[in-house]
Amino acid sequence: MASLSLISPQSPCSTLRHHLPSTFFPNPTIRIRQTSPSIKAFSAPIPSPLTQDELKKLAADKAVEYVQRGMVIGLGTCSTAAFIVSKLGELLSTGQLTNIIGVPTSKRTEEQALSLNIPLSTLDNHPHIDLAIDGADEVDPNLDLVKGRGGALLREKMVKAASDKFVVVVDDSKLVSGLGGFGLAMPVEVVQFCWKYNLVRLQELF
Ligand SMILES: O=C[C@H](O)[C@H](O)[C@H](O)COP(=O)(O)O
Repeated sequence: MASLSLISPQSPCSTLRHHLPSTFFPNPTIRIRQTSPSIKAFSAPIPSPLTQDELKKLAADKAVEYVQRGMVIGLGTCSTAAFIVSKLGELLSTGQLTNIIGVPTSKRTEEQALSLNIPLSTLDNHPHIDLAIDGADEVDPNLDLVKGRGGALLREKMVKAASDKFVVVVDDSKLVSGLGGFGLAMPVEVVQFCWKYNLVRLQELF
């Protein structure tokens, strides 16, 4: 069964933290919160205020520490995932990492990975993924997620489902006290097959 880990750098300038219970990422140092046998949350202290991109990069670099030689890696989509792919490219180019294969979840990620000479494959050719790393749009205190606002939901879910381990990388702008907390539309991806049937089922939810 896949496990999920969540990595989040703490920013002292967060505007969301006051919505969260004090037990949610309360750490002065890196700790692991074991919420279930398979779900962990990590939070890294930040010495000074950083930009959101700097926070994303910090968390992405930490997540990439999970990657080991010989692994098949699910590569997420969007801005945080771009930092992950960038770090993987850097480690490969300097020889600090060898013999990995990436399975991208979007054309964007595929193009970035190819530009960094990261060997790529697909689920057809590599149906078993050792580790998938991706960002998220919202994370609640139970580590439930909203994903897909970057438009790659279906592929991300397929890659995640094929992965032994799923590492979610978020900066603290993604933390919410309850899913939907940002008041934005919930991503739903509908395949063409019987889309009207699915449209009705979705309408019935409201
Ligand atoms: O479809 C996109 C993915 O679910 C992204 O992981 C999510 O939208 C977060 O994107 P970003 O890292 O740009 O905040």
